[in-house]
Amino acid sequence: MLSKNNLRFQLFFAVLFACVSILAAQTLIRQFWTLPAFEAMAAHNDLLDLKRVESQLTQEITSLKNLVYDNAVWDKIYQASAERDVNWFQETFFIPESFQHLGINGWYFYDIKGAPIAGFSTEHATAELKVPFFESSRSSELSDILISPESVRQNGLMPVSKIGFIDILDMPAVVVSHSIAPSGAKGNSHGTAVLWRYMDERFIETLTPGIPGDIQLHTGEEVRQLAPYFTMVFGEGVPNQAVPFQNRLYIGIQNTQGTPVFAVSVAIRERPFDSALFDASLISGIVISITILTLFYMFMHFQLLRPLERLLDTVCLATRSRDFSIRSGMQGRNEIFKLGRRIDDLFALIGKQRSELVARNQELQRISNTDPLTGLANRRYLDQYLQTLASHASTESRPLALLVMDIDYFKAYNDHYGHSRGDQVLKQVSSLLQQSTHSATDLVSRYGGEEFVVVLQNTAEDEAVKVAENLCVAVRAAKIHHESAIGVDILTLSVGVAGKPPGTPLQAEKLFDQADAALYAAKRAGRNRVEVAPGI
Ligand SMILES: Nc1nc2c(ncn2[C@@H]2O[C@H](COP(=O)(O)OP(=O)(O)OP(=O)(O)O)[C@@H](O)[C@H]2O)c(=O)[nH]1
Repeated sequence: MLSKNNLRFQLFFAVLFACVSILAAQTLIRQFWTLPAFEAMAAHNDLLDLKRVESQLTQEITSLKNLVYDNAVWDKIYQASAERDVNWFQETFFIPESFQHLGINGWYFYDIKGAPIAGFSTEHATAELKVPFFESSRSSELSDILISPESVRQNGLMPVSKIGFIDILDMPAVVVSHSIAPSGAKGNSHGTAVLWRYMDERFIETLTPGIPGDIQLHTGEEVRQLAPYFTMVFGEGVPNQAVPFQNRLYIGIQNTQGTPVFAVSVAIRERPFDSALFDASLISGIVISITILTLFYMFMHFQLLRPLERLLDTVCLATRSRDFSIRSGMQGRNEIFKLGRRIDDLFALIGKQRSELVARNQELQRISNTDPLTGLANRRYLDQYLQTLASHASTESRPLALLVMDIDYFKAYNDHYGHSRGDQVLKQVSSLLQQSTHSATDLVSRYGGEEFVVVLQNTAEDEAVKVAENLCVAVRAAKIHHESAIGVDILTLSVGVAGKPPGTPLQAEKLFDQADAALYAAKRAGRNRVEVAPGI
C-alpha cells in the first residue's frame, strides 16, 4: 500500500503533476499567446491584401488620370475645345477600338461654362451624345466633377484634375476630369475633359493578379448594407485594423457627396493553422510530454526506486532476523547500487564481528565455568547445572544422586611432595573421575581445593554407591604414592553419597549438605571409603 511518505508515491504524483502542468501550460500558451499571435499575423496579412487592392485601385485611377493629359493630341483638343469643333472630336478623336483597348468607357468635353461640346461612349456611341448623366450638366454630381476656370486660376493657371465615383446608367464608374489647358505650360482653361471607366468585373479583374483570394465588386443596395463593415474608405487613409464581415474585408468607394457608390471586397485568407484549442500540435506536445515523463519515471524506477526498495528490504530483513549473511546483490553503477554494495560489505563485517563475538563469549563462558587446573566444571557451573536440573519437570520423576568426595590427607601430600606435585595429582584424580563416569549423564566438577562433586542423573541410591566405590577403586588402583609420616602409602578418596528418590523435587542445597555430611562421616570412619547419607 502506497502512503504519501512513500518515495514512489511522491515521484508518481510529481510526474503526474508535471504532466498536468505541462498540459495546462501548453493550453494557456496556445490560448493566450500562440493562437492570438497567429491570428494577429493573419489579420495583418488580410489588411495588407486590402491595402494592395487599394494601392492597385489607386494605380489604375492614376493611369487614367495620366491618360487625359499625356495625350498625343492634347494640343489639338485644347484648340478644338476653344473652337467647339464637334466634328473633329467625333470624326478624328473618338476611336472606339483604341479607347476600349485602353479600358476607357467614354470621353466628354465641356466648355468653360460647363456645357458639353462633344461626348463619346464605347458602349453608347452616338453622334447625338446620348449619355444622360454627362448631358445633364446641371446635376450637382457633374458640377462637382467639372473644373471651373476660377479653380485653374486659383491654382496659378496650372492644370487641375479631379476624381469622382458616380453611378452612370446604374453602373459604378470612376470619372477623371481635367482642365483643358495648354500642354506643358500655364494658361487659362478652355473647359473640362472628362473620361470614365466603369467599375465592372473587367475592371476588378485588373486588380486581381497577385492578390490571393477572390476580389468582389459590390454595388447598389448591397453597398449601403455593407457600409458599416468597411475596413477602409478609398482615399481616406490606411486603417490599422481589419474589420472582417462574412470572411471578407471591404473598401468603400464614395461619390463626391460622401455616399458609398460601390465597394470592393477581398476574401480573408484561409488560416494556415488550426485554431481549435486541442489541435494536433497540442496533442502531440502532450503525448510527447507524457512519453518523456513516463520514460523519466521508468528510469527513476529502475535506477532509483527499485534498488532503494530492494536495499530497504535487505536492511529490514537483516535487522529483523539478525541474519547478516543476507546480501542485496546489487549490480548497477550509480550511487544507490554502490551504497547497496557498501551495505553488503557492512553486513559482511557485522557478520564476521558477530561470529568472533559469539566465539569469544563461548570461550569466556567456557573459562568462567571451567576449573583452570583440572579442566573440570567448576563450582559456578555445578550450581547452575543443579539449578537447571531442579527447574526441569522431568528431574522430579527420576532419581538423582550426588557424590561429594575429598582426597585423603592431601595436606600431608602437599607438605611432603610440594604444591606442584599436588597439582599434578589433582589433575590425575580428575582424569580418573572422568574416565570412571559417563560424560553423557554424569557431571564431574571440582568443588574447591581437593574436593570434587559428581552429579549422577537418573541414578538410584544403590547405583550411586557403586559408582562411588568404583571411583575409590580407580584412585587406589592408580597407586599414587603417598609416603608421608601419616602411615599410608597410596593416595585414596573418601566419598559421601546422597540421593533423591524419584517423585520428589530436587533440593540441590539440601542434597549437597546431606552428601557433605556423609563425606564427613567417611572421614571420621577412617577415610578411603564410601558413606551414604542417613535417611536415604
Ligand atoms: N597442590 C594443591 N593443593 C591444594 C589445592 N587446593 C587445596 N590444596 C591443599 O589441600 C589441602 C587440604 O587439606 P585439609 O583440608 O587439611 O585436608 P586433608 O589434609 O586432605 O585431610 P583430610 O581431608 O581430613 O583427609 C590443603 O593443604 C590445601 O593447601 C590445589 O589446588 N593444589
